[in-house]
Amino acid sequence: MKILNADQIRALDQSTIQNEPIAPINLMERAALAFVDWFVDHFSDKKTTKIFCGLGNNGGDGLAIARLLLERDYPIEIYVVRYAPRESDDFMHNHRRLKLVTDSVRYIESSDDIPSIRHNEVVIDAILGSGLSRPTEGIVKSTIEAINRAPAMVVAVDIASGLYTDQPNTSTDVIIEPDYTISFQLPKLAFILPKNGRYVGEWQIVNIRLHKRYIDLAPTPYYYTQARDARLLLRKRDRFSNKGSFGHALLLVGSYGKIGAAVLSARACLRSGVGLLTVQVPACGYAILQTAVPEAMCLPDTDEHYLTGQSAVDSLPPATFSTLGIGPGIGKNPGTLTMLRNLLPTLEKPIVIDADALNLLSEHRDLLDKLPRNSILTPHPKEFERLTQPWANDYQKLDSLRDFAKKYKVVVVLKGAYSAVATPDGDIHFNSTGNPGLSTGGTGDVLTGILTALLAQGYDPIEAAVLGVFAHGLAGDKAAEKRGPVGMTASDVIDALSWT
Ligand SMILES: NC(=O)C1=CN([C@@H]2O[C@H](COP(=O)(O)OP(=O)(O)OC[C@H]3O[C@@H](n4cnc5c(N)ncnc54)[C@H](OP(=O)(O)O)[C@@H]3O)[C@@H](O)[C@H]2O)[C@@H](O)CC1
Ligand SMILES: [K+]
Repeated sequence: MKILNADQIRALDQSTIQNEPIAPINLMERAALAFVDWFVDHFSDKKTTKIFCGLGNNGGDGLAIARLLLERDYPIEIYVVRYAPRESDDFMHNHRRLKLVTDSVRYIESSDDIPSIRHNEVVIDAILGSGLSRPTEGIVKSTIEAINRAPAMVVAVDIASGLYTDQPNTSTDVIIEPDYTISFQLPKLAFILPKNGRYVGEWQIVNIRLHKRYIDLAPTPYYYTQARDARLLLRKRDRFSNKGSFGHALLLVGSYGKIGAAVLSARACLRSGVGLLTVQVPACGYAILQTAVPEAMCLPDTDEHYLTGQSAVDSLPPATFSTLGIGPGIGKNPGTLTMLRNLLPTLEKPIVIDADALNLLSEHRDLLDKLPRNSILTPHPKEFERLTQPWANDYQKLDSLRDFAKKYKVVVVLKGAYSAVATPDGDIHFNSTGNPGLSTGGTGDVLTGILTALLAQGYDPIEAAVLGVFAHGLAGDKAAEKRGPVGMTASDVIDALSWT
């Protein structure tokens, strides 16, 4: 699913009006109805609902929502925040329609007009929407502050008033802090960014049938991966396939004290469809790995505690494997750095790089130029910061991510809520699955195993990253259903992996 910017959203509105065709006021009615359908479902107990409207089309939506809720016998109070002398045409139209059914529209012009809001009430925020062009001030700001202080549930129409759709707010901006945001048709970039969490709450998209062809043709670097997108990427297996059809992966993982990372990545790799798996671990991990993961072949390194790339038994050169995954639990021993230094120039096919392998890259930046093209890097934000530089806000972080992926021609998976997959072409795919339970040791090792398996099977690296991150988050969601986000472990995530 695409994420469009504020200008494109405005153009999409116009394109729908011209091409469907539909009168602007009817499109607003459709949006209001979609909001009300959601609202009636979630707030069926008909508490007193205070609707705060601005003077633009977001306010127009609010007035239409008020009329539709009145028709459904909700106890409604309507407040129009009069911050400017002019209203939009569709606001005016809905104002006239509302006046036909109620004469209790109240106006907020000074702080004295702001009503008190009680804890058992619901607030609908329709003051400002995607047309926000400057920070809130004056009576708009005071009204937002009063709503934020109130103990009531708050539902934002389309986007919280005061929050920009696709550019950074400053730390002094006054913005609605909703419990829910109900947005029209497409997610907004602002919803996905960590710093905006309290200005978004739980968000949901409602379909208002905006012009599909416009959306299909609109250029954007931002995508949001949902189940249907991931399903399209998943390959079917041929009945006549054999284990040779799904590649032979090599995992270079583990060090003394961190053989668990090797076990987790190996088990996840096997659960993600790899044909054959060889795992190279320091000698101290040999018996553990052979016992814990009997499906994998094991190459003990000559070093007892760290990977050096030398094996005591006959082994294939790394370049002959379909792909390799390197990093989980390896540490930063000088011997391991030498292994990485010797290894990278011999490789031509994309590989997966995680954890301390990333930290070695950030400490020895000349290695970045040696990465095989289209390799997948999986940093969490701190690791990514070490690879680049600190950012002032989430938008700068996205720019940094895009620049890095383009410069080194790699796919970067920035892990976190809505993990972002940046491609060498400059696109960013945000993931929709996952939960805070995934912030626990070992889940990153699981992701490395998954991505290595997908590359071994011949998936294109961008598709592997988008699909793998989605499947990892989905497994996390299933594990959380069973154990709760507090009780789940990385092993539960592996057990919950499914590829259907
Ligand atoms: N897109 C779609 O498909 C659909 C969209 N719909 C709805 O339309 C909404 C967008 O409507 P909108 O464009 O009228 O913008 P909105 O935010 O209501 O008001 C803009 C006005 O506020 C002003 N203003 C700006 N900042 C301000 C500030 N800080 N303090 C005070 N004023 C400020 C601004 O002034 P200006 O920048 O022009 O000087 C302008 O006059 C969208 O969120 C959704 O709810 C649905 O109805 C149908 C389908
Ligand atoms: K709003």
